[in-house]
This record gives sequence, C-alpha cells and structure tokens, in this order.
Amino acid sequence: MTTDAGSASVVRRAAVVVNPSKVQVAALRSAVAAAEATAGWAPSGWFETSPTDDGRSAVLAALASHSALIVVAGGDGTLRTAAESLAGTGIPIGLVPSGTGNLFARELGLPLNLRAAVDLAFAGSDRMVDLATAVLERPDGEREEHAFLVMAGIGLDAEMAAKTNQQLKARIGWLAYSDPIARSILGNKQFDLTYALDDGPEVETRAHTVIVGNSGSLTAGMLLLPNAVVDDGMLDAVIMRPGRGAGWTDIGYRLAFNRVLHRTGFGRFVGRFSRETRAIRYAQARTMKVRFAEPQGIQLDGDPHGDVIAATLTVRHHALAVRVRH
Ligand SMILES: Nc1ncnc2c1ncn2[C@@H]1O[C@H](COP(=O)(O)OP(=O)(O)OP(=O)(O)O)[C@@H](O)[C@H]1O
Repeated sequence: MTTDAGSASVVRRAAVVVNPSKVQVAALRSAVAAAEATAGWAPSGWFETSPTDDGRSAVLAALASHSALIVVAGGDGTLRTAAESLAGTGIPIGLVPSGTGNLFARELGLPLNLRAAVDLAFAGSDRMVDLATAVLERPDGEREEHAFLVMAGIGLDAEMAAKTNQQLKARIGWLAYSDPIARSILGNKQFDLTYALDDGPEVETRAHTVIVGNSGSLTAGMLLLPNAVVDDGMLDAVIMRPGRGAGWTDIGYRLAFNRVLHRTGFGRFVGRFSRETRAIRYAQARTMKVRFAEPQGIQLDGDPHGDVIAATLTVRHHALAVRVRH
C-alpha cells in the first residue's frame, strides 16, 4: 500500500476517460497498468466516451470517482470537454493525445507517443494553465458557451479546419493543414466586424482572418500568435487583412520571421517586431468581444463550431492543472 508522506495510508488511483474510436484501448490499458503499478497506485477507473455525447458524461463520472488524476485519451474535442468540467477543481489532467491535430499537446511539448504520454501522466509535474471560454452568439440569438485551450479562429483559420480533408488529416495528420491554409490565402474573402478589448471602445474593421489564442499557435509551422503564453492570464489576437498589393507578402514575411526568431531562441524579441501594420495587427486583452456584419464560421482548437454573429472570449487564469515534464 502506498502512503502519502507522514499521513494516514491512502491508495491513490486515476480515472481514465477514453474515446475508444481514437485510441487503441488494449495498448492504453496495458500502458496504464504498467504506469499505475510503477507509481504504486490502485487500478484506475475507466470511463468511455460515446458517439452521441461530447464526452461530458464520461468526464463527469470520472470526476465523481474522486480520483487524484484524470487521464484524458482522445482528440482535442474530448480534451476541451474534460477541461470545461475540470477547470477550478485542481485535479490534474494527464493527456494522452490521440486525435490528428493534438494542438494543445503540441503547444505544451507533451509526448504524442502513447506509452510516453501515459508515463508522463502518472509521473509528471502539475502545471497550471489558463482556460479560454467562448460565448458564441448564433445568428438566431441563441448563446452557447464552450472552452478552448489553444485558439478560436474566424476566416482563414475556420475555413482551414472545415476544408481540411478528413481522410488526408487521418493519414498525414498535422501536415494536412498546410494545403488548406495555402488555398485560403489565395482566396480573398473578407468580412466586416467590430471588436472591443476589455473596457476599450468598439473598433470597426475589415478582416480576412481573426485568430484569438490562449497559447502561441504554431500552426503548420507558422507562429501565428508570437506573444501568446498559456499561463499569463491573457488572450492574444491577430487580425489579418491583406488588402491590395503586398498585404499577403507582408503577412507571409512576418509569420516566417516570427518562426525564425522562435527557432533561433530569439522568441523574446518577437513581440518587439510584431507591431501593427495595415495587413497584420496584434492585440492582447483579458476579454475580447467581436461582432460580425454577417454570420461567420468559427472554429475552436481546430474543430468547426458553426456560424456566429458575435462572440465574447475570455480567459480563466490558471484554471487547469496539466501533467507536464519536470
Ligand atoms: N465510443 C465512441 N465510438 C465512436 N465514436 C465516438 C465514441 N466516443 C466519441 N466518439 C466520437 O469522437 C469524436 C470526438 O473525437 P475527439 O474529440 O476525441 O477527437 P477530435 O478532436 O475529433 O480529434 P482530431 O480532430 O484531432 O482528430 C466525436 O465525433 C464523437 O462522436
């Protein structure tokens, strides 16, 4: 029996929330059995998601099992659902990334390999990260609230998620995003919007793409939000409006430049160079309100979430504990 240092003897156990359509369950079970034995924990409780539920029932049942750790084995959608329910509880999420995007795992540098991810879930340290919330206003006035961990996107980015060929995505995963980005960039569909940052005034503008991020998004190798940090209590936005002439060239250079700075260890200088131009504009706030002249498709962490006429995006500072490398 494992004892917590100095206190009464307590056997700890984990709960595993698994999307069986995304994970090789037998391999997961054997990796979890090995990791819990090494940690001296009791056998984990198992909770499967279902095709008709977004994972909420499984997560709530796992939460009710009073476990010390909730292992989430699924894609970004299952993770978002788990994050919504676990925010503020202090119970850490051990992530076993099993989708094709796995945006959040990539952001945090978590292992994508099943065995390594399970080991880290049981043996890693807890890191407090921010959780972003989007209140979506539908064209008929209905409102829905959803969490996201990496980014919300309207325009190019939403088109990117919608257009990404699902079969291609299943085969080559992350790389499949670059082709839709290229195709979206060639189109020049723009939309009118107003936005307000915290208590600031409403600003009218026209954009091709708006991306609001909780963490810096290295999408298809482009560092879209160079200043976004997952635990700073802030949202970061980029508004792209290429216009005529050199707009996209400017954006392309800027994104490439962000990436070079990031890769060469000069990431801290990115902010200094990412000042506004006409074509690309960065912003930072705790709350961002956006309203569109016409309904626009929105995506959260790479998954399309229908059309919205407005959205309010906020961040809950340090709401979520995630197992990371020491
Ligand atoms: N038991 C199940 N059997 C079949 N499908 C399931 C089951 N549980 C969940 N699903 C489906 O899995 C999908 C959610 O997958 P998840 O969010 O884990 O990955 P994802 O975000 O789609 O991953 P990615 O987009 O990165 O591939 C939903 O469409 C849901 O209906």
